[in-house]
Amino acid sequence: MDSATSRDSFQIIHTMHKEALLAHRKQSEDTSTLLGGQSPKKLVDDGKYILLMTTGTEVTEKSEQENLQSCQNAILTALPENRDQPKPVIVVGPAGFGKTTALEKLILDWATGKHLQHFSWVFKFTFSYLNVQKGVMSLKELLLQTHSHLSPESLALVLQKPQSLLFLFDGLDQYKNNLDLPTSHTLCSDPNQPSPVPVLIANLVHGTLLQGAATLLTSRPTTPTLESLDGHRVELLGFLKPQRNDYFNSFFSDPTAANRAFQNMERTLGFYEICTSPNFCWTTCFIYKSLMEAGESLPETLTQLFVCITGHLIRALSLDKDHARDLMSSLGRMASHCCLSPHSQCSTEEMTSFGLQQFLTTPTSLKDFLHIDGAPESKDCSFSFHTQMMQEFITAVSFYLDESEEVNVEDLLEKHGGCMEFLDLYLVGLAEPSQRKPLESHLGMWNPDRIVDLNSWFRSTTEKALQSYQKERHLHYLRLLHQSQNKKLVKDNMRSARGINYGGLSVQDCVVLNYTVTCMEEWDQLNLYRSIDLTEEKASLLVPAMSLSRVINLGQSSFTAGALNHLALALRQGRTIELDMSNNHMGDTGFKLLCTGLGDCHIEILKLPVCELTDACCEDLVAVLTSGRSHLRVLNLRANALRDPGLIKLSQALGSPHCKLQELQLQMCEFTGESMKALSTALSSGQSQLRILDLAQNQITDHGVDWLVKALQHPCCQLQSLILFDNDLTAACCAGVAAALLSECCRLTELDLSVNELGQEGALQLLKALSKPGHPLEKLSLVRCELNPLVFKELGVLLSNGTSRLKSLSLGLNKVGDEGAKHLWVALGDQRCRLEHLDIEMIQLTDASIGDLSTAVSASGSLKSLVLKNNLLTDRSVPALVRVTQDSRTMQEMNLQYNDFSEDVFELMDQCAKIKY
Ligand SMILES: Nc1ncnc2c1ncn2[C@@H]1O[C@H](COP(=O)(O)OP(=O)(O)OP(=O)(O)O)[C@@H](O)[C@H]1O
Repeated sequence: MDSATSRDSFQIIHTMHKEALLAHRKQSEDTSTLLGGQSPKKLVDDGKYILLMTTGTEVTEKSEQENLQSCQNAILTALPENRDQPKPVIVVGPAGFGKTTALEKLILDWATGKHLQHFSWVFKFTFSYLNVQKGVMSLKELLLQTHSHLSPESLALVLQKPQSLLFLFDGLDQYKNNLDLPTSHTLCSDPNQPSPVPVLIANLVHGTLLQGAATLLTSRPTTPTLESLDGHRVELLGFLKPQRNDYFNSFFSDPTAANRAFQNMERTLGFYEICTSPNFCWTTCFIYKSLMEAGESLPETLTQLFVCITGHLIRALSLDKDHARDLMSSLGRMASHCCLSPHSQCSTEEMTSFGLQQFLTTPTSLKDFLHIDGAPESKDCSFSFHTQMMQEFITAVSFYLDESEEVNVEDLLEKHGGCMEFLDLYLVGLAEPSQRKPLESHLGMWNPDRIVDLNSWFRSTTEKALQSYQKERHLHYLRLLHQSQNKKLVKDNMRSARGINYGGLSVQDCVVLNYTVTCMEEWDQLNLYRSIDLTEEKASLLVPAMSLSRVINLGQSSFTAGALNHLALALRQGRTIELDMSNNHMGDTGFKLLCTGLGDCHIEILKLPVCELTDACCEDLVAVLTSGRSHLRVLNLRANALRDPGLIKLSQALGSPHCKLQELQLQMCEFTGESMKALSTALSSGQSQLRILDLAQNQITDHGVDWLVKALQHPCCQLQSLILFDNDLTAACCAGVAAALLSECCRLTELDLSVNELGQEGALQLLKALSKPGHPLEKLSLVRCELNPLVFKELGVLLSNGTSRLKSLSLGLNKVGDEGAKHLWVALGDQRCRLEHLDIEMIQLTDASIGDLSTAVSASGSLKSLVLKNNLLTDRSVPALVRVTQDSRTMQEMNLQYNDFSEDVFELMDQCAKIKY
């Protein structure tokens, strides 16, 4: 043959091959079953193929969604035209994930000229077909056997160009032989060389036979051979939500029905991983369609869905109740066996032992329940369940049908717990009369003793689980309660449940938690702390639960904008009075979204520390506070860079008659003295209800304090607590503060000037003012204010002058030593001293003070807590400290942490529960 003739005849055979593949598809029978799925060939030919998703090949910074690609693209990329040394491409996915269907689509696209045209020849085999090819033959013979349209001559031509060949092998998980690398004994490089079929396949896959030919295999991920097979893996993710939507739209011809079905599935089942299985989507759509056509309602739980599926299958068999019950019980025995055996399969003999022989004579009746591989009457035939879910469901049903007394629910779960994920879920669901009723009409009544057994087991285990701190266990029982769909049961159990942190829930658990809370009708604290991935979907599912909660904790969380919109909606329509949003990256844009809910809700306490807010958020905040509808009393904005412009804006709100703020936490907001004028004006306006103001760790300076003291002396200022910790203050501000303290109008009961360089001069001015009779100050903090013994002396005088109301005094980190402290001991021993809390951490106190200290503590009629942390006390002081603390009538806690104690005295200190060390 000259080369032109050879090219022509090659082309003719090539076209013939494509046509034969297409024709063969048309002739194949429709093998669709409810649980086994739709016939892949038919589905692809009908144009119903939905793109399957796989993970992208390149790992980038992009979100997971953006990093996905379709299975088709992944395969095309893995089979390029120029391949050096082709490795097998392995498409991996769990049962029903669309592997066979993807191959059918690939063949159709190739045969119709859409893709992979660099391959002139595509040959497909199933591993189950290869299993039964016994004896010895050459690859050429094997191909002739399966492709009858090819003649030996034309095939010889085809095999001359291995680069143009693509071999597809479906279902490695079913292969009974190995695919090990060929050894010198099993090497086969000639397509005409007769060898055992497993040897041919191994050589083909490893590239020793027809070097350069491409191979593509499909396999479930659980196949052991997969581990050792070196190839390019394409992992199927199945149908994510968008593909499910497409699938429902293609399944239902009526878009309204498609939408109704899709919404129902997403709401009631979409959170189960099984929904990513195209096969499960097919089954669900099929059942939904038949329910819709019969005018029945759609399932609300997984149990209800499987009740409908099983009911549908039993009805199709037209069995009477007794036979149907028999079938279910026998299938139950088979299910248990399959679950416990390593192969999940049964032989004909085993089927007989389960009592299924009567149903084997008409195998079509079992086809919908089981996957039957071979002729049922033959010894080689194997039977398995189409899906693991059905296998578990039938185990649960048969438990309730069983009349024997041998097994209880605990035994059943213990036996199958390791291999059945949903068994307890189905058992709980099926114990509910409303859920099991449709099946009872086909199978007869459930064994009542089994229901009593289940209920008592469920009651006791739920109580324990909900009382425990084990989050996963707690959530699992919420899932079971959700499956029961029994509101009373939920209420009875949740009343005594321990409040745990529900942060970081999956979508499924959001549904479940929401169900639980809505059953309770009101909820005290919804603790979602550390919800690091609160998506729009999750937040939307939680809206009803959030609305019913008095307190919501979303501290240390991160949300999408959509999630914040849902939170705002929940606040608007709900009863929440406290919201904690501490430590998240909400920023001004996020806060703006939140404000759409804050303006019109019941929130009284709002915690927003460390939320990356700036002065830009203050306009929104002011609008909320002055809206006339805000109930906000407490606002925490600590550690947000609001800066002076922010506080100036915020002050507008404080001066508004509508603003009800009583407590404002503004630590670390980067304020200087520049904003204090506006704040002072607001505080003196007569409108401000602010009682507590914390400005710690800003740079207000003496200049800023001058403005604040003006407000403190104003009759309209309501401030009772002022915290100016670490604000670059010096003695220069103390005259003003003293004047304020002396003013008749000053209402301060708490003043914190710690970590400012007041020194002796400043402190003495303050103490002078405080010695005014009847002064209301009860709590004073002068930690690390450069105080000296003289100041302590004056403090001692103040405490025992009979007019001071000081109850709490913090003087730590002033290096006054025993000399300074002795004035406090004298004062404490005086009956006129009302001090309840004294903190003298790190003042260089030594054992020399212990005598005076003990006398003072014994004599004091008021001291409740004494903090002596970080001093220089040694073991020598311990016996006296323990004795005096034990004997004191008033003392509740003596803090001795970080002194110079040895382990020798730990036991002694342990004798007194009031001592902390
Ligand atoms: N891309 C798809 N578009 C629409 N439906 C699909 C798709 N893929 C799979 N299906 C549905 O899922 C069913 C199961 O698919 P398929 O048989 O291809 O799965 P598989 O991964 O080969 O399963 P197994 O491991 O059990 O062999 C099909 O019968 C069909 O109903």
